[in-house]
Amino acid sequence: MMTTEPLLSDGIKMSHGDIWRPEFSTITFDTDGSEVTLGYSDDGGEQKLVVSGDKVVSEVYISDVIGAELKEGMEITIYNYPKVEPRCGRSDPTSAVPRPRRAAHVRLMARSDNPFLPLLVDCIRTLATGTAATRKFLVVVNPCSGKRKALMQCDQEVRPLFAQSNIDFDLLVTTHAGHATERMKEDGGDLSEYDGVIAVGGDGLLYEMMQGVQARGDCNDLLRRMTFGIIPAGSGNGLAASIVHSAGEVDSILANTFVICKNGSKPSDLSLYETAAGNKYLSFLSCSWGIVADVDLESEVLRVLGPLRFDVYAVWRMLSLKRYSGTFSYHPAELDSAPQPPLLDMPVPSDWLSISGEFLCFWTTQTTHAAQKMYTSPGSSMNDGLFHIMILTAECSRLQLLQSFLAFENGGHVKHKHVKIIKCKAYRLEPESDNSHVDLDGEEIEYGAFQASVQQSAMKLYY
Ligand SMILES: Nc1ncnc2c1ncn2[C@@H]1O[C@H](COP(=O)(O)OP(=O)(O)OP(=O)(O)O)[C@@H](O)[C@H]1O
Repeated sequence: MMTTEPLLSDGIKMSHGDIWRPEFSTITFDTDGSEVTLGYSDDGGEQKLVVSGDKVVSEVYISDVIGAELKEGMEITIYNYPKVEPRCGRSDPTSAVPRPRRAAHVRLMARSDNPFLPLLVDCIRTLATGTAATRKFLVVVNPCSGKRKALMQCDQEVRPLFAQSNIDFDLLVTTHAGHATERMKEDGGDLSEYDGVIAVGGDGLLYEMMQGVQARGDCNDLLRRMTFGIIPAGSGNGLAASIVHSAGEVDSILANTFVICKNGSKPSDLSLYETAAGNKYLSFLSCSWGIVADVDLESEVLRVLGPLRFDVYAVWRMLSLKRYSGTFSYHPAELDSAPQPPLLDMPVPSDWLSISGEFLCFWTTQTTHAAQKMYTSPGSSMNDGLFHIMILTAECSRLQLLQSFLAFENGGHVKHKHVKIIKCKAYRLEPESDNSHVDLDGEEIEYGAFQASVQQSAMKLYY
């Protein structure tokens, strides 16, 4: 029977289980002076490597491994990042609380030279990441993100894991705002050699990259071919938080880097924004107008505080509360009609719904988290094809507003009766007062009417 599965160099099938060769059990290793062998098991559906001697010495779960390496022809290192067990008692396997990972690499010294050693390393790499080949990335770092530590974090926390996972990369350190957009445009340099493009910074950096992609003639082809990743070195880090939430990991640079190393690529939604000024933008995260936009953009002056800048400024804006008037119209998620909005100067279709009046907060997200510790859309997933829009109208009191803000961290605000959550595939916002900002993925765009439509599963993300 013909197989379409990719093959390793000497004809070993890459499908899990079939890849492990009986010859590997003839290799004997040394750990702490005793003789052990390395076996493979997928009993119970959980793939693991079993280091065994007279008795079972240890087990390494493939789901925790990002790569393997052969040094000096004899020493194999398995790069293993298991989740930390709780301090007291055994872990509860039914617990939904994610646990952080830590390095617990396994080193095995072969007792004698063996021709199967390089093949064994390729096999572990393939089991762990789906490929034994070197992957090539473009890594874009914004040295001004967050507390300005992105470059150091990339060097100290990302680079070692990429090396362990057989990932080679070209580094672009941005020198100015807009640099990442320039690089992603067609005339910004070739991208064909890369398997993935990784942003090390905040959401604003990936947003800049997406605007470069949007400007390309081959935008859709590139989005279909390329997988994007993000390492949280910014202030908000909403996409990175949504990715680790979906993957059951704990917010950290290690977790996002681990997810990228594992090479799981999944479809994720984008949205296309059009403004009255005639500009188009690609967005992957959120759009806000009203108090949230003001807090995000005006707190820029407090950047030195890191993520704390949002809390400090939110308290100030609640004390000096503003109301924002405008009209919000949307294509409800349950409608069968096409969610494509008409031209911005045309009225919205008659089956769209509208809310006009004074608002405090208008905040739409396409991901679960708008920022770390801001679980704004608990009902959302990365590719549900929906905007999840949170509205607080001017009838909401200061206290109710404060209660909602305090509940963002655990998503409790969705149960507050003064918070309206609307799901839709397309919407239009027409601000009437000119006392706010329009904030798209954490970046300011021109103020005025705009509309948006979801582009379901339009990009691929590592998670
Ligand atoms: N070298 C640079 N110098 C100055 N600004 C830059 C440079 N590179 C990128 N930028 C700008 O920095 C801004 C913020 O970037 P980024 O999103 O990475 O960090 P952040 O704002 O701290 O995080 P978040 O967006 O998650 O809140 C973006 O608007 C981008 O245009």
